[in-house]
Amino acid sequence: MKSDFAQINRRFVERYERIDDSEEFWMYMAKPLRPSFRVNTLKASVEDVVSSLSDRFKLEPIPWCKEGFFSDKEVGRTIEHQIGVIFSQEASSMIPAIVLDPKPNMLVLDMCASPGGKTTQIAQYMKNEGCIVANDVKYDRINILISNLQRCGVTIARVTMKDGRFFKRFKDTFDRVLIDAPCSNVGMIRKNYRYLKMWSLKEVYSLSRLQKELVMAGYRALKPNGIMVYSTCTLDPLENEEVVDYLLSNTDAKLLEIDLPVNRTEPITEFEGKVYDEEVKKCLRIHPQDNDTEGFFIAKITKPE
Ligand SMILES: C[S@@+](CC[C@H](N)C(=O)[O-])C[C@H]1O[C@@H](n2cnc3c(N)ncnc32)[C@H](O)[C@@H]1O
Repeated sequence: MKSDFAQINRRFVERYERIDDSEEFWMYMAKPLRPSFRVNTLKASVEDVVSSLSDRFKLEPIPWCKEGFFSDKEVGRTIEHQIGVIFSQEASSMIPAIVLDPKPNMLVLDMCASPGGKTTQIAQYMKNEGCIVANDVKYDRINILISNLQRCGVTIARVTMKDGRFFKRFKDTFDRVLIDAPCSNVGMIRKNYRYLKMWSLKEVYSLSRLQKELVMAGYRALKPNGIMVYSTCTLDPLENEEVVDYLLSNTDAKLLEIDLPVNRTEPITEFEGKVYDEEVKKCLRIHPQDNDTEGFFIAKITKPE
């Protein structure tokens, strides 16, 4: 399997041999993803949706998300999906909004929001009360964000189109900040090999620089005692532990433990001669073989009073 990957992108394999070279890693990287979805509790109850779908789909609850289910087939074409009662979403990508723990009447910044999987999930946890600033820098991705918000009946989102670094001017403003950052998308290779073809180390270095700036801007905009979540669907330490280490070295940010029933891989504390703050061990690093999902990285951050 590794050799198949090497035929498509040899440099990718050389890099990831240094991150996880287990047989399971390469085996799961080559395995297609299990379809999964989340019930939109703004529109229907979990019980009602399960009873309406179970004659057409075999469903299995996702252990870490009480509204989430694995299914034996894609649900994207069902009437339930068309009318926003369910949202087709990868199982590990449901974790950042759960860790963010948004509550009704909070002010939330979703800095990199399109296509809105996590914005719609946040809105349902907030029971459509409060305000979510749903931002994305790319004009061509704003329409899909707005259409998903409408489909899911989200009425508390205010959509903005700014570079995420713009938000540094709003010091101590938001109760919650989610930075689901642009990344090298290695977790998504299981969905589409185009992400394998597109991967380059040069891009990883450039993304890492941007991610550090986004995380610094988000942290400045976070209220004291608020929660900020930094997440990516990739596994390179330069885009994950190194970004968190940068934030810890340059601010008074503190990391919080993530207590969820999710199998995980030990975070990386040393890479390419760099040693990261031991605190990064509190982050959640998920490799594809841990739960048979997309790879993901999640950090839960707070700002002392
Ligand atoms: C991983 S995707 C977000 C997925 C989304 N949170 C969801 O759950 O549906 C990252 C997003 O960041 C956006 N982005 C890239 N550079 C950005 C920047 N400088 N500021 C804000 N958003 C940016 C991209 O357009 C992309 O939509």
